[in-house]
Amino acid sequence: MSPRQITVLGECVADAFAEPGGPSNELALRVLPGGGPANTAVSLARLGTPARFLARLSGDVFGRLFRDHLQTSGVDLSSAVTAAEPSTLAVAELDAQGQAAFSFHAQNTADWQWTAEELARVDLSEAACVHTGSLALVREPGAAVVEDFLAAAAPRATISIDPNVRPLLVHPDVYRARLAHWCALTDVLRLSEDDLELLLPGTPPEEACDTWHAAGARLVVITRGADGALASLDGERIQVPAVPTSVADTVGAGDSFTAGLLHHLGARGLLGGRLTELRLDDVAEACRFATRVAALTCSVAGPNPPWQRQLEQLATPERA
Ligand SMILES: Nc1ncnc2c1ncn2[C@@H]1O[C@H](COP(=O)(O)OP(=O)(O)OP(=O)(O)O)[C@@H](O)[C@H]1O
Ligand SMILES: O=C(O)C[C@@H](O)[C@H](O)C(=O)CO
Repeated sequence: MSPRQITVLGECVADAFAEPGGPSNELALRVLPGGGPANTAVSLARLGTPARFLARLSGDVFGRLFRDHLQTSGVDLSSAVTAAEPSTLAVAELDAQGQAAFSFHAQNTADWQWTAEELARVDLSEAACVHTGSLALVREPGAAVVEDFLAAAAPRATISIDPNVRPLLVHPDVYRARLAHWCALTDVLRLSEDDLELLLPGTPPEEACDTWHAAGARLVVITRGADGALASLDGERIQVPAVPTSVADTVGAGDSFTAGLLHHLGARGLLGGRLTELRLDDVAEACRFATRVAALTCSVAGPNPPWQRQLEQLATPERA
């Protein structure tokens, strides 16, 4: 049987949400385990995909929170590294639509400082897909090492990237400078409309897809919040509507969308290489499934709220 495991590489972030404070001038913060790649790994495991997470986990209080959260969610942490540096903290401010703006406390933190020695130990023989994105791809000294790791994984595994542009932390020029190289490495590029605007300001989504196809990305999915998603497979396109839901917040929506997409493709045996067998119908079905997963994430507050009790509503390919 072909491998089903998805290896996710990237950061855990302590997402801090302000809560109404007490009688004096104080601000209470409620800290939840987040971070784009960690959210994707958790959603994959909940959906039933064997999910391994390559993380650099601090020994501090947040690092222990991440470890507990990932393990109880069923994520395989056997290849995670214990790091001496502290964890990244992101303070989230939510607007009236439940969209978060993050300010980061990420100086010299653990999650993005990969060394070649750490990644050289990773066995990829069971991985159908390697997914990464966010800070691990743009913050040096780790980013170049991560790109080498993806290049080494590419001959056997499907490569998936979510740039998750964070302009307050890393200037969009850094993402722009690396994007063509990522497209040459990647099979699946999933990003939000906000990311698109930061990367290629004023560019229509269809034109952006064609630019990224020309650079090498086979499947590009641009998620558009409440408007759903545009998927483009080598230039053949489909629009998928979002699933209407009562939104608590949209934090982690894109991360769980990616998990739904990859889970669905993996369950159909479509991951494991350059996606040459993939057809637009498969993509449409996988995106429809992904919008259902993302809607569950939006319907409860936090980066990856526990929605597994609603799993039966999703009718995953194995269960259908
Ligand atoms: N208001 C909403 N109602 C229903 N579904 C939504 C809503 N907002 C987001 N979604 C779902 O989540 C998916 C991803 O949303 P979005 O494009 O906002 O991602 P994102 O900004 O990358 O999220 P993240 O905060 O994880 O980075 C959408 O394609 C849609 O399916
Ligand atoms: O919106 C997200 O992707 C989820 C957060 O959990 C995460 O910490 C983040 O991406 C902050 O940049």
